[in-house]
Amino acid sequence: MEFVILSVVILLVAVLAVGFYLLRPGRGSGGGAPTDEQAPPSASIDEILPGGATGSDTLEAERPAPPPRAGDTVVPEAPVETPPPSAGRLVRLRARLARSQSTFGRSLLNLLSRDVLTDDDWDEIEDTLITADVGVTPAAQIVADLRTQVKVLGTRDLVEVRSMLKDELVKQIDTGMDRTLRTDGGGRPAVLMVVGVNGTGKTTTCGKLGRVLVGDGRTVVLGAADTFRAAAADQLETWGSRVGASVVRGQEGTDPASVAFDAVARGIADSADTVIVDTAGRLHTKTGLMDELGKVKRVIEKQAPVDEVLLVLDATTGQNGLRQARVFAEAVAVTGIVLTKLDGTAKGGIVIAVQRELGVPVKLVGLGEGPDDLAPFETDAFVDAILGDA
Ligand SMILES: Nc1nc2c(ncn2[C@@H]2O[C@H](COP(=O)(O)OP(=O)(O)OP(=O)(O)O)[C@@H](O)[C@H]2O)c(=O)[nH]1
Repeated sequence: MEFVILSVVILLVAVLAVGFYLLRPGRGSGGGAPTDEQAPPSASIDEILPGGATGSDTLEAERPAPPPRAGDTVVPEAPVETPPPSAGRLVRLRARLARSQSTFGRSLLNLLSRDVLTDDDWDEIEDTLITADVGVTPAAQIVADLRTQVKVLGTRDLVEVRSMLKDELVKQIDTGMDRTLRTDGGGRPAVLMVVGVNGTGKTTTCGKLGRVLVGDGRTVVLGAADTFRAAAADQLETWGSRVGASVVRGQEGTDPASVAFDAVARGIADSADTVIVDTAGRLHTKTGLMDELGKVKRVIEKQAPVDEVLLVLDATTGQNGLRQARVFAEAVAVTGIVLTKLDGTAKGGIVIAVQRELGVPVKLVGLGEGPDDLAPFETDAFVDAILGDA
């Protein structure tokens, strides 16, 4: 009996040992690669990883991205915003010109509505225009024209005065200059260079302009050629990522011309509609830095013409802004002016003075720090905003 029990136990142990050997994980035939029969069916991987991704794809995606190198395009992170189109923005932002309206438009309307206008009143009108940065010569012209019209009109009500003043300001601002922003290169990316002194709002303008163009249905590459200030490139990256625009940047201190070159090359490779190149802020009194701007432009032009050189001027800086404008225009052919910070000044008359000084139109105006506070300049809407409702 004992012999039978012992035999059954030995048999059971032997069966278990063979079973364990056969079922142990990783056993292959002859120790080589697994056979088709033993390999897990690929359909189950597809089911586990949506979109049919493989396991290695997943591992790849989970690996942290390497830091960007010079000239790398930074791929924007989702979700991207859809900015509003640019049409009619100045009308929507008219309230931002409130300070200009109260100190400039309203004072002029009140003065001109007086029943009798003495020489002192006319002097006060001229002073109001000059204080609003219209410039001495245009102010004298406006006063001469208004004097004639007041004589012809005789008694006048507020509506007539407003219409008279509006016509006069529109005449001074709209001198037949083309304000169209050249953002269509006709089969190649249009290239826009943004220049100006420190802190006028160049980087902010590049970002806002990128949004304007994306909102109008264009594809945009931003070039961070302000390589003096690392924060400027970071700033631009943030602007770009919000609207899905690629940003090309270099290491701090890289030759700005080479970053500008790379940005345009990227725009061509990606068939982008527009490349916007931000440049470092530079004092107009530093000759070397001003010469550098010419170099950046020449290097870009090895690949594509520069369609616009936009000079960014801080509207609050008055006569100093005009001096800057003169020097920049000598260094590089400025094709358009961006007047920023018009929301914070009573000196809306700078529009007249700067256009007259450079013979170049104001194409865009900055009316706040918000992302969509940049508007294409429209004379009618601007003058209406300054004068307020009659
Ligand atoms: N209120 C107001 N602030 C503005 C406007 N445009 C720009 N700014 C502000 O101006 C400051 C300077 O703007 P940036 O874009 O950094 O100026 P930048 O010219 O690139 O400066 P640098 O690179 O140092 O030359 C920021 O605080 C902007 O938010 C505007 O239209 N209105």
